[in-house]
Amino acid sequence: MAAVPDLLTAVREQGPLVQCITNYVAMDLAANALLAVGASPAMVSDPAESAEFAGIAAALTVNTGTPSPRWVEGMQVAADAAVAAGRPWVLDPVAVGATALRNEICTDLLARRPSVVRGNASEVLALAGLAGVASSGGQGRGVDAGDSVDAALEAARGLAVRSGAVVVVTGPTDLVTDGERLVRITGGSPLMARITATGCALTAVTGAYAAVGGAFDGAVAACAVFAAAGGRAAQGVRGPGSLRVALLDELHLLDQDSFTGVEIEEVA
Ligand SMILES: Nc1ncnc2c1ncn2[C@@H]1O[C@H](COP(=O)(O)OP(=O)(O)OP(=O)(O)O)[C@@H](O)[C@H]1O
Ligand SMILES: Cc1ncsc1CCO
Ligand SMILES: [Mg+2]
Repeated sequence: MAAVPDLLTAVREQGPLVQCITNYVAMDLAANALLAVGASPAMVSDPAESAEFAGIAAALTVNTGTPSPRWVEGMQVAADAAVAAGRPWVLDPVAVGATALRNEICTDLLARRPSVVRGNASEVLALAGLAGVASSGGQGRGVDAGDSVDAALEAARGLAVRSGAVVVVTGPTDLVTDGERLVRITGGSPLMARITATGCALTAVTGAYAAVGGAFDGAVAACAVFAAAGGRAAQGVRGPGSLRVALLDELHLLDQDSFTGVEIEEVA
């Protein structure tokens, strides 16, 4: 496994261009998180240009948070173009399981072979169930998780095997699995869940790290970077408002020594 500090440096040196098709809520935080880690964001979603752009970008990230028909078409053609160009693409199936529309969109996108799927525990449980993996289906509350990360472990493994994607489950600890290997990343702060779109921003940053380090190592590094920055940012802030700002600062300031509070454990 590539060392996380090495990938931290590599992303800053290479500055990968990351195409984001994300929701209205997350656009700002996702773009700024990418800039803070040294990558370059571009929010390009319309189907008239999204496939063309996917051929230029180093990675694509697709987030179903606020779907509408034309955007979904933009996601589909961009995903196909990223696969055709051999570029990684990351799926964030926001609130899958909550409505029939989201289930339909996410089932379709999963069939377009994402390199990485990143969701909270409830989203991974729901998507695994839709993909035919034995799963409780999840207890999601809209976009927020209602299930523990460990409850989604076997579903994540099954989803990885079934889809061919690296699956990332985030929460108080994060899990990254390709169906065989399993890495657990512990760090961050509970306050991170009190800001909207931290998960969406992590998905965008996962695109940058996957472009530079590959799907598995890139996903581990992106989780570790958020765990380190989130934990450091939470020290001394008064609440979510200032954490949002401090998170961007800490993403920018991370260095080789910033990972001491983060546990990265290869479980299997
Ligand atoms: N209790 C916690 N302790 C430490 N870190 C946490 C905690 N909850 C969430 N995080 C971190 O916050 C980030 C977002 O994860 P989360 O699972 O909340 O995403 P999400 O539900 O998709 O969020 P959103 O939909 O609002 O973008 C990850 O880096 C995760 O590790
Ligand atoms: C709050 C919210 N609603 C739809 S997407 C989104 C951002 C977090 O997923
Ligand atoms: Mg989310």
